[in-house]
Amino acid sequence: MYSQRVLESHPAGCAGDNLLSHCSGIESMGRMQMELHTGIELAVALIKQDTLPALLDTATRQLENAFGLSKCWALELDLSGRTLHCGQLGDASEFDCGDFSHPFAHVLQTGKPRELTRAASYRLDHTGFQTLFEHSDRPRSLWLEPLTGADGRTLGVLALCGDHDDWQSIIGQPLYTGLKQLLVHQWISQLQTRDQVWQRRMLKRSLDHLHDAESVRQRCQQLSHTLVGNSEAMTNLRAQVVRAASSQLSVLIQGETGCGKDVVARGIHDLSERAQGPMVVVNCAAIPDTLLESELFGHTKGAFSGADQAKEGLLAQANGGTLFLDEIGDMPMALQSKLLRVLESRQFRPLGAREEQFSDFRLVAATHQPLQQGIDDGLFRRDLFYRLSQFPLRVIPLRERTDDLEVLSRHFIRLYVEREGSGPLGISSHALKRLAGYDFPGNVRELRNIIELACLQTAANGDIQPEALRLDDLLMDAGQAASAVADVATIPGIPVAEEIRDLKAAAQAFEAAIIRERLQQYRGNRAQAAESLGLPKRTLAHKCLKYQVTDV
Ligand SMILES: Nc1ncnc2c1ncn2[C@@H]1O[C@H](COP(=O)(O)OP(=O)(O)OP(=O)(O)O)[C@@H](O)[C@H]1O
Repeated sequence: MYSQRVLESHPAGCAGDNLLSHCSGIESMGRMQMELHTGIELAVALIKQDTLPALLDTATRQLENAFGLSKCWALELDLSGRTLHCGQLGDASEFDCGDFSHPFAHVLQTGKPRELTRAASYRLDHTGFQTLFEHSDRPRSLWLEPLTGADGRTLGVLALCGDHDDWQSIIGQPLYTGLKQLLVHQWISQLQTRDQVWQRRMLKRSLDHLHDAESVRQRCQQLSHTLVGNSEAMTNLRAQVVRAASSQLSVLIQGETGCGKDVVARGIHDLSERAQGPMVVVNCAAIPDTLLESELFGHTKGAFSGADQAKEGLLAQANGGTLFLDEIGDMPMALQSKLLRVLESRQFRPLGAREEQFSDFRLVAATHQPLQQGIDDGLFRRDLFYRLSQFPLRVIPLRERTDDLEVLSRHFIRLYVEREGSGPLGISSHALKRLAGYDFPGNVRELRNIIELACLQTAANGDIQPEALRLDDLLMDAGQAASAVADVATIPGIPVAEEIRDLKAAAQAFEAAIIRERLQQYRGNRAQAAESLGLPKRTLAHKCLKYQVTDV
């Protein structure tokens, strides 16, 4: 205890009055020096603390030792000013300042110190206070004092616990007031440091946020050169593509045919950290079921009849890059299970091989088919669907974002001029109006075809006019159509013109009948049938699925 330590250090045995007064002079000087030394030691220890909890801990231990207290607590008022916290009390460390069942609320409200006797303490029905009382060895008395900074800011409450009758003999001592002042000063400086740290952290967070937002904005801007469109839907889609590109999640792109799923997949690859790696595109609808597995997994020499060379699969080729599985809805069920296994481990075994191989690819898949329907019909694995659609993206049809028509049209005119060396300057507002009234079943691909055909029919340096837009009849004019109808009139399944009541259904029946007939003609060879009809293989495959034309 500090006072005892001071007394114990007095020089012993002074005799006679003079001597006595001399002795007492020396004694008081010694005591002053001792007090000063002790005070400086304590002050240095307080100043050294660099966190608020360490400061409060050191200060309360100093007060306990210096004044022989059974316990000293420093309760901190939180930022809201509603709760006092006592770090050393564990679970019972919070005191609601509006709850007058403990005495700290009263001290804070009045801003004045008060004494609390043991008997009064026993009567208080507050769990937190009783825990504090218990941890203080149930003292005879508590001295509760609010601590306030020079600016009037309330910091908290200091609670001194001991068996003292007269608290004034302690709180009146210069050492006590000095320590308390220093504690308050250091407390405020810790709060200021904490505020500054917090402000710096907030500033850094805002700057990081701004930086992220700026980098997303720049990437969206970059993407807008290939994934063109001003509509809100397209702006949102670009932001999603940028997000998807920065992750490693599997992406499933859904949307009608021709709406830009390939463009989206390419954007994801180009903006990802795999951009320098390969992008391997597999059209599941264009590769016959029997070949798809060996194309994907590869095979060893002699793995099956006709495999006279070992072949690296597309999965292996996609190592370090992106594997784009287009028309995933057309993947046969047996292969779906194998793909699921590959997606879980990135391990696969080429046909005929003994060893497994590993390929680090990122998967992007696309489909124009409603996969949910495929799942319900038992044609698509639900677990694969979830595995593919970790980051789902939907490209909405062009007819639902007519705001994009102008910018897309100008984009395709520019591409035409770049390719052909000359062409129209732009497109007239009347022509744009005409486009807006059309519903583009073939989406952006159809718009591109319409614009390119219109470019051909527009004088260089002129603007595309409505007459140059061949909507609906892009593939054949009336004369050609009539002769085509005459040619196919003998094909079974073609509706008789006079009996047609539903033009769309009739047109579909017409298409289906021609495809069926052409497939028969080429003995089921889809590539030849597609070529003879001027269609890409995949388009023919889509139409076969759509019209349920089975191979002959
Ligand atoms: N937003 C766009 N900006 C620029 N070009 C686009 C856009 N969307 C589509 N295109 C163009 O339209 C054509 C068809 O696009 P794409 O092949 O990406 O469609 P898709 O949805 O993948 O079609 P499918 O279902 O038949 O595979 C392409 O020439 C493509 O470049």
